[in-house]
Amino acid sequence: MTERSLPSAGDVRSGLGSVRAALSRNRLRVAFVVLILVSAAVVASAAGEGVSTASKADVPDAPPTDNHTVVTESGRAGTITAYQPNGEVLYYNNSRTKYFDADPVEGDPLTVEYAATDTLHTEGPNCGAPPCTRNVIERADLETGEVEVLYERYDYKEYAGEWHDVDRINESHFVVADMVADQVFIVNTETEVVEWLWDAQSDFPLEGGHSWPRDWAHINDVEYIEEGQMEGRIMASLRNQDQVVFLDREEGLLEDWTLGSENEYDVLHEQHNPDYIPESQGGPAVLVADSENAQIKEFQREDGEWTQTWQWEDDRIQWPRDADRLPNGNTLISDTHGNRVIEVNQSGEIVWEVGSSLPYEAERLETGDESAGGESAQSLGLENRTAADTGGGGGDGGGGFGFNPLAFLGDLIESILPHRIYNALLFVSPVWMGSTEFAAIGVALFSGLAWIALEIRWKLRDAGVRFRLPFYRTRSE
Ligand SMILES: O=[N+]([O-])c1ccc(OS(=O)(=O)O)cc1
Repeated sequence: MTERSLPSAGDVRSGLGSVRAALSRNRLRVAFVVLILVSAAVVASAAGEGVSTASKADVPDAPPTDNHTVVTESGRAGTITAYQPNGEVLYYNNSRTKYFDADPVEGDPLTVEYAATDTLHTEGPNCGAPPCTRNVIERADLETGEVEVLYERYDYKEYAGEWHDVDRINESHFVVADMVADQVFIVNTETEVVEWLWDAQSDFPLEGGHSWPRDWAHINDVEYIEEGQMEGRIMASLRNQDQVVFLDREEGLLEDWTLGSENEYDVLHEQHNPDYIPESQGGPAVLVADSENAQIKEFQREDGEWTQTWQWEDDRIQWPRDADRLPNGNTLISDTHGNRVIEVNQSGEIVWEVGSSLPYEAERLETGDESAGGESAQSLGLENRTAADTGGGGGDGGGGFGFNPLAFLGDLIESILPHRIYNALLFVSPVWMGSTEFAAIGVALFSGLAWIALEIRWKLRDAGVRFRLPFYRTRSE
């Protein structure tokens, strides 16, 4: 029989220390599990929500309204959807890779013409080095479903290789926003002869915009002006130069008319879909989706200058890419990362709304092309609406009765990241991802990594491995 000595005070102290250490380690482990589970629950519940337009069966019905509505999408799903006035889907097509700007055909309101794109992934005579692009001007009869290609061109690249907008000039001619070559051209679609062309390089330096030739000017909109003092001129949107320009077919760029200036983000920041409102409707004015500023804006031409006369935003709008003034004074907005198309009335209230994964453009049919029948904000006397007017300064972290730390963190991430980075992140994420879900994923990742690091440290410490900083102070210091 061996004689066992009583534990010393030191033994007791170190024993208590290990119990305390084990307890605090377990407490930390529980905290990490809770953080990861809560974050996973937030992401999982969001994943069950979110609108999808990937198939006709998924497309949500719209509320009733007086006329038909067409919505196009480009992104993960390329779709064109037409809603009947009763809100049911009349027409749906997702056979092209991407659908961009759509316009009604004059005299035939249930037929639309649009720019669309196919991405070619296979090497062949039409694509020497995949991926390539086939750009088409196409016409669809929404009642019969008949689709006809009016003009097409193969292009050598996919990234910024599309035509986002074309505009019919007459029976045989279209003006095309050629993003591939950073040009605007007029083509006779019967003879396929290009009869006029403006090259953005003639007037803008290659040092501006994004990188050339990858995606320099990003000309994403073009409009042939049909009446008033600018009749016969062409308006074009150079997204990457933050400018809307006016082109004369003889004189070229009309510099005095340019709206916006590169990197002057107070005016425009990577805009989409400007609509020209002529004098007969209270213009000259330009209604435009100021995309990276998350606002819809209107500018009035006064004394040879552009003055901002209207602005609309709410606390959800994110990367809008289209706004049309309707004949009743309402404005139809495609809110891409708000995942909706909305109609706001003259008081700024939302009076119609339909969900859409990543809407590019919306047209209310039987009301003319884009803002054709709409009056300017100035002549309607529209008042500005800001996010503060709609119950918050954006995001959902600070509002409501309870404090939601993930939503708060999400808002913080959103406010710190540059708009372009945040919007690019949203563009490549599933539709249901928002700032709260980004924050939840961040918290889960951070907790997981911190937990792994601590477990490694604890294991090494238990094995007697201690880390010492490469410098230490001696007692005499
Ligand atoms: O779907 N695309 O390929 C696509 C969509 C949007 C986009 O950017 S935008 O600013 O022109 O809308 C560019 C390419």
